[in-house]
Amino acid sequence: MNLSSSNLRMSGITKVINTKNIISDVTFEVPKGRIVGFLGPNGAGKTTTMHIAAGLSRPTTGEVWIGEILMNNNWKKAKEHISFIPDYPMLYDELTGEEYIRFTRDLFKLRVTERELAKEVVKFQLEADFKKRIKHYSLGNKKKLVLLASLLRQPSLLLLDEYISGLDPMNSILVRSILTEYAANNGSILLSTHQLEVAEKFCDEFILIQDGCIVDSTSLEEVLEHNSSLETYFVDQVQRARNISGKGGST
Ligand SMILES: Nc1ncnc2c1ncn2[C@@H]1O[C@H](COP(=O)(O)OP(=O)(O)OP(=O)(O)O)[C@@H](O)[C@H]1O
Repeated sequence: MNLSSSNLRMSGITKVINTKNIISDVTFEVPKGRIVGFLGPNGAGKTTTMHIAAGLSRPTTGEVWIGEILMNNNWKKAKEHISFIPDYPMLYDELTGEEYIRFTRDLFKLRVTERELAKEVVKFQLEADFKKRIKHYSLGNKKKLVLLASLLRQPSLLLLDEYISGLDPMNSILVRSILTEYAANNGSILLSTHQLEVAEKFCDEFILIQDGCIVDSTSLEEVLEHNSSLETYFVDQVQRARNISGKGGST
């Protein structure tokens, strides 16, 4: 049984590459049931942090907890609970959507019945294209297919790197309801994006990273209480952090 209230806890994470601190003392958690937006300017360290959370890269120092599992000591077991969708997911263009999903199911030895699979395909509104080759898919369908494959694994933590951009309004609403349902069943989502108007619709909480350091952690409610939009909050916070660090400049 998992007694932890968060499916991801990063504590004092630092990543040094070629003597440079890419991220420093990164500490935050993603509670169960939450969709947390991971925001920051280009080069702030979002992807680096997500790769460490996904177990794709080892931290130089610090701890990564996936629920009750310390990933540093138990990498393989921790990874069983994580699905990560990178900004450019690798799909096999020559396979049909159906073949790709079956391949994923077999690769991870998932116990998903034909009936359950058919239900998911309908839920993701992929039935019309399921037997077509992925190379003929729209961007929206590719995104839904990769999300379907990721959720079939029933992860406790879903990491989405720039996933929500490029969805049309109908697919955006559909994906939002799927992610909300996933979170409501004790899942945790960490979602990085530059699309702030979309993030406002998807996320309950936000973590802001700049120059490799966490500079703020807040809720959507709190943001909108003090700012006209998430974008205003973002610009203001980034500028403030730049002024403090003496980097100044405009956003
Ligand atoms: N393997 C590496 N070697 C050297 N520098 C790296 C490496 N990986 C990342 N960096 C640097 O670390 C910093 C953070 O990169 P990262 O990709 O994590 O930022 P990001 O917030 O995801 O950026 P973006 O929003 O532009 O995708 C950048 O300055 C990047 O150039």
